Amino acid sequence: MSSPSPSDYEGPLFLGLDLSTQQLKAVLVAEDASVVHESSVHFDSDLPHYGTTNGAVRGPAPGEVTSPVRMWLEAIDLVMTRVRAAGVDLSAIRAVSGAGQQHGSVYWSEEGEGLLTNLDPARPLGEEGHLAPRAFSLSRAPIWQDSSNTAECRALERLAGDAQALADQTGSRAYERFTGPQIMRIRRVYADAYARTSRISLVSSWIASIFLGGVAPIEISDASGMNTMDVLTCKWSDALLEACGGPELRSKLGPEPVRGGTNLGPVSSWWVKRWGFSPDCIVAPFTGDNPATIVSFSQPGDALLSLGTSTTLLLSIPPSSNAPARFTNSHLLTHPTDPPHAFIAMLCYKNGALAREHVRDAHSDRSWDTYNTQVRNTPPGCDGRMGFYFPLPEIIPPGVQGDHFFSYSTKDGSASEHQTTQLALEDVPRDAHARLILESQLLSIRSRIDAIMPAGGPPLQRLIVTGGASGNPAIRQAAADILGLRAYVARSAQGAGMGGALLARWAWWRVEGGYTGEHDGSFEEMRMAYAEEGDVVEVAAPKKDVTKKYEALVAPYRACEAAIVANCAKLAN
Ligand SMILES: Nc1ncnc2c1ncn2[C@@H]1O[C@H](COP(=O)(O)OP(=O)(O)O)[C@@H](O)[C@H]1O
Ligand SMILES: O=C(CO)[C@@H](O)[C@H](O)COP(=O)(O)O
Repeated sequence: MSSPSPSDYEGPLFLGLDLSTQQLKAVLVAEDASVVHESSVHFDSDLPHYGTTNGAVRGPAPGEVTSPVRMWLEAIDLVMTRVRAAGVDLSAIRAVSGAGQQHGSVYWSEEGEGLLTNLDPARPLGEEGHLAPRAFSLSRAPIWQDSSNTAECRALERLAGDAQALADQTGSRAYERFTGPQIMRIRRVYADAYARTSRISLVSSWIASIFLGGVAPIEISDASGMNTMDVLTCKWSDALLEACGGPELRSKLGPEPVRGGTNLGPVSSWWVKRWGFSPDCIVAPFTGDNPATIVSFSQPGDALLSLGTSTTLLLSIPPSSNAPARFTNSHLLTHPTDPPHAFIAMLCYKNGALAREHVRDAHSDRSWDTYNTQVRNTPPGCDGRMGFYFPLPEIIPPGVQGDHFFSYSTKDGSASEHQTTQLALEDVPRDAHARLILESQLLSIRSRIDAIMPAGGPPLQRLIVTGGASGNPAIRQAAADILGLRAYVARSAQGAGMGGALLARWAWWRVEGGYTGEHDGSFEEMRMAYAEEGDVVEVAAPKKDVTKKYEALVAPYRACEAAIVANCAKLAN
């Protein structure tokens, strides 16, 4: 039986958008959360005239990584064209929400808000002169891969006391990609543009603004990726705002961060006139892509492994009377649907998909099929070798770069007695790299996961895998074996877009139900009202003996990682 066409659906629809690193994705769900349609726009291949590589532009300054704002505008035009061409009735959309890659920032010029309020229905968003370039004081938005501001990070930590004090207050020590230290550098390096900036949006609140026809407030969970919000009170810190952007930053960021599920107002008349949206369609706050992924399918006892451009490990921390510990190599984010008492613990790696592609292209004939065969034909543990691949400066451990190889031995499989020796590339068989990179990436998570587990919370039971690489069976099996958990995937690999659609439905459900108080009509109540259970299928089970073998590799892994950190530090000095 063929699946129904989107035009066959009757009843309310909810639109979730995910503006991530390499693509803009749209997910439409019906009231029962079934997926009606998915479309996407891939920046490099669909919009090649912007000259991006993997959605971004590197340089000109060392460490700078940006994306053209006009490319994102054109992507919105194109994704909507695709959604409509698929037969979706846009007038049936009752609410819009979504997600953006975290930390990236967009700088609105003084003219920007006026232009946004008066969009011309005869013109697409991305047309030259409609919004861009005049609406923006910087034509390219710094994104999460930018690492040009290490000096600013250290300065912010000094101001807070030290790295731990900043982590205690904001949930994270200062990271290059976090928006506060990014703004701090923009203010220093592009002082004129900063002075001409009237408002600053996160990628998430920027896309909400495009729907709203006015600059949207920043959502609290995404705000916890900025180093400027108190993660317990969910309020901006005046001292941190001032340190990052001077006394004017508070007004540039707008009001205090808002909670998800809030009705921000109807879509602007541009959406009604150009695309036939209902004038009653509401806009709800957009969040970060990782928090949105948590919204779409996490329950206590789940570890969520997002294999997008970045690799992120997410744990939902249920409300508890004690605030969870904050560490200086992981993040604590405010929970998008259950703040301020629930949280997300997160590990984030920059060298995720792009590093695996680097290995595939160098050693696997540029083919995922070859790569998967090599993974299957190489034994767990790679015959006593470890391989690390950091084409970009890494987040965990900070700043390491390049490819590094080691041999290791464990005495009787014991974790405490091991030896590691550095190897050259020539010492590593070509077919081993495909498994080597999976083992080092996943052992890094394995070696850190216990530290970020919530005290007294349920033990981990399931590994939910999402993002572009989650369809790869060899990667899913390696994740299940190394983390020792059964792996599951959801009905949509677009976890963040799906989470966005559910956030849209939540805001609409609250309006329909007459919930006006901040704490009335919770996300959980909505789920119960729809009698919904997470819809995931098991795709890999860990093999006990293999998991045991990997447990014994955590100690040699740590020794190799420490050697890389020391070598890279030596090279930097
Ligand atoms: N079959 C596959 N095996 C492994 N990785 C894959 C496969 N298909 C896609 N990917 C990876 O998925 C990545 C994109 O994931 P996606 O979640 O769409 O990224 P983002 O949300 O960051 O834009 C690509 O860079 C690619 O490496
Ligand atoms: O920086 C982070 C999280 O802190 C990244 O996870 C970005 O949010 C980008 O996400 P993807 O495009 O890889 O999904």
